[in-house]
Amino acid sequence: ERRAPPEKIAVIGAGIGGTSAAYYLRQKFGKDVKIDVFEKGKVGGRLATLNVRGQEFESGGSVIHPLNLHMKRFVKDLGLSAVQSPSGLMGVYNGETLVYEESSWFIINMIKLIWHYGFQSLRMHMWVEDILDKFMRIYRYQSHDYAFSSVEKLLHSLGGDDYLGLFNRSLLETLQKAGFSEKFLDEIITPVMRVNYGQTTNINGFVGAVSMSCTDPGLWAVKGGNKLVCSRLLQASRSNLVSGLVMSIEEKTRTKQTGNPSKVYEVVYQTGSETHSDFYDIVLVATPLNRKMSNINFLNFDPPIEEFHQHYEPLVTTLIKGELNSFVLSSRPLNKFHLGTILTTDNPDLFINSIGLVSPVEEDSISQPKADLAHVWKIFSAAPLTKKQILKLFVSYDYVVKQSWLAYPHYTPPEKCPSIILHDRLYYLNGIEFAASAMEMSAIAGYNAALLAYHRWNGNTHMIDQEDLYERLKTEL
Ligand SMILES: Cc1cc2nc3c(=O)[nH]c(=O)nc-3n(C[C@H](O)[C@H](O)[C@H](O)COP(=O)(O)OP(=O)(O)OC[C@H]3O[C@@H](n4cnc5c(N)ncnc54)[C@H](O)[C@@H]3O)c2cc1C
Ligand SMILES: CC(C)=CCC/C(C)=C/CC/C(C)=C/CSC[C@H](N)C(=O)O
Repeated sequence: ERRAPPEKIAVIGAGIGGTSAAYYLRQKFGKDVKIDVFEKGKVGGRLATLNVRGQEFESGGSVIHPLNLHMKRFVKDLGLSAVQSPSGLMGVYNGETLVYEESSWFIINMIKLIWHYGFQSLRMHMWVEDILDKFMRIYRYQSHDYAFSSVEKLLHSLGGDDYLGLFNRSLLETLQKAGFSEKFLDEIITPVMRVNYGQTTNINGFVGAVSMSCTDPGLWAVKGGNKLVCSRLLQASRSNLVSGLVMSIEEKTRTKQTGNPSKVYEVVYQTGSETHSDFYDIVLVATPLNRKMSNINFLNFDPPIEEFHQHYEPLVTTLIKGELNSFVLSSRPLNKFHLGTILTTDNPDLFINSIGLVSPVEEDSISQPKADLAHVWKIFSAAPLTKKQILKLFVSYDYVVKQSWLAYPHYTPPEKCPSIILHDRLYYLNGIEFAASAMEMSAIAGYNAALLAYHRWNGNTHMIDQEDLYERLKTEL
């Protein structure tokens, strides 16, 4: 006999993790359960846009990989559309000169890469492809409703000890062992880690591979802004959005209408100056549990729910509409400067991680800067840019806007991912960011948490943490 569904579920956070969890919770638990999604800021969280002279530009999560199947499915099912992300030519600046510059001719690029780095670029591509290939197994597991109780078990299910080993070792160690040269690591790999995660090759190998996959062709974004996926998921899940700040969660015993006492969680939250509380059978926390980001108190749990001290990397996105000073980066005037993205090496004198041309969220991509036009450039930096720094990079500018983030975990392998199960019916999604932080990773965590909550509610232990799933599902065909 199937257990009656829960009456009420709370999801804390309306980013892509929380809204995808709400969507899948509705699919699993059915139409009668009441789902409240709490959000202290804007729906979308780290998917957000900034306005530059009347046009919106992505300021947080911006690019999506062509093999990110949950994001792809959301866009299709929620009536949204995709646009190609800018694919301009890329250069690498070391603080003095451009140490690498792409050409618009494929064959020239190949020759340049081989001349500078031998066949390392091709080997790197194959290494990433192999990791992505195994990563795709998660979609098969999830489509068969399997869930995992820890991020480590999820990673292990994708490719065994070697795969989990990627997460436990630094990218540097993994690539050095594989024979990649210092020059290639400094001039190509580190700049890619800096633009994507604001860090060096000291990050774990798995997030390193995810980051390298951003050099694949076919990256895309959601027309109108990636955050639209979150608002549409919320709508489709028929959840109730509560605009408020969750302050604490405590387990309580309550007598329900049936007369039986049952364990529920009391969620205390603030809307404006008022404090409210409500009771839930299941709670999903879909925000980093980090004092600076969410500050949720877990009251009177026995054993106590551990404090989360993981450090998130401060990062500033600055959008500047202006004319780039190409002479800072090269010896060429702007009309002869054809790069759309400039990455940087790990030089402490540099005050930016990257600078790249961007398109408004409503438009298809531009790939080349035009000398006669002021374009919008996106800069990532560890600290806010000063006026002096902006004037060094731009001959002139007419608009600047910035957004500061605690962007992604500071990766220090080997490390342990926080638990997904915090308590009996209390789940945590954002531990997955310690493997890699990306929209698709949060969507996978959202689906996994919904499946885990469903199976644990119904006692379906055979659907959780199953070994050899890949082999078993292969023979099931
Ligand atoms: C600058 C930047 C660039 C990025 N670029 C990319 C990219 O190109 N591609 C990609 O795939 N990923 C990218 N990412 C990563 C990606 O944006 C994140 O991994 C993803 O958006 C995280 O989603 P989430 O729902 O897990 O968390 P969040 O989006 O952080 O959502 C958590 C939500 O919870 C809310 N909240 C927190 N505490 C409380 C509380 N106590 N009560 C109520 N609500 C609360 C927050 O306001 C927030 O809205 C980027 C991130 C940044 C910052
Ligand atoms: C999860 C898998 C397999 C792939 C995801 C690849 C991906 C899109 C990772 C995102 C990495 C990230 C945090 C990028 C931030 S910067 C993005 C972009 N260069 C920009 O300029 O905004």
